[in-house]
Amino acid sequence: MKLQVAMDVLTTDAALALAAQVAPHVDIIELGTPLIKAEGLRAVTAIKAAHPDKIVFADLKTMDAGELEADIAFAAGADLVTVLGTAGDSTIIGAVAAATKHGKGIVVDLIGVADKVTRAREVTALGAQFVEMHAGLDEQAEPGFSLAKLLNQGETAKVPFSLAGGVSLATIASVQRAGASVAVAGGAIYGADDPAAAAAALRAAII
Ligand SMILES: O=C([C@H](O)CO)[C@H](O)[C@H](O)COP(=O)(O)O
Repeated sequence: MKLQVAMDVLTTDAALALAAQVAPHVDIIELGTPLIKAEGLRAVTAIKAAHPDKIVFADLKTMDAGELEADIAFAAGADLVTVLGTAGDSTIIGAVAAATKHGKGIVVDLIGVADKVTRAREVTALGAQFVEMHAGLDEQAEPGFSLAKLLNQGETAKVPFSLAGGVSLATIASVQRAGASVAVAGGAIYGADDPAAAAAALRAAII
């Protein structure tokens, strides 16, 4: 299982500093949606230039103009780009076409999708490299949130998936047991007093 750091910081400088701390311990460096909205795709270019050996993940959460938005992100240096699972099939197909042109990949984020299992199988057939079983920050803050349902959906779908939703040292083993290809950790890393140590501990918990 790969480890992905989700950088939900708001400046390119903060992202470069965080990436420098945690890069030795992660496989994928994600530029979070707020970062890309705040700084633009130049942040993707800066991170890729600083870490050419890492998979750079641009969390665009594209909902329309799939081919256009994915194309400009790949041109900026992204290796993986997200499209929302709530988007139409044509948007996903267009993004996959851009990925094929660049030799890169599309990840379909299932945030907000009610039937994640069915949609995961549909978008995998459309060419998604993997799907993200995802509970966003707002969903995590809702009373009674639990990772259990998301883990079960990932296990049931039987397609390649990452899992994101407040993953921490307490839950990463269950993410691996569920069969995830990638564990995504944002707040557990960037919110830690020592992000490097937090990333190293998460890496060590992957067996
Ligand atoms: O995609 C994300 C969210 O929508 C805010 O951008 C997060 O990067 C993702 O949820 C991972 O972060 P944590 O949930 O803090 O681990």
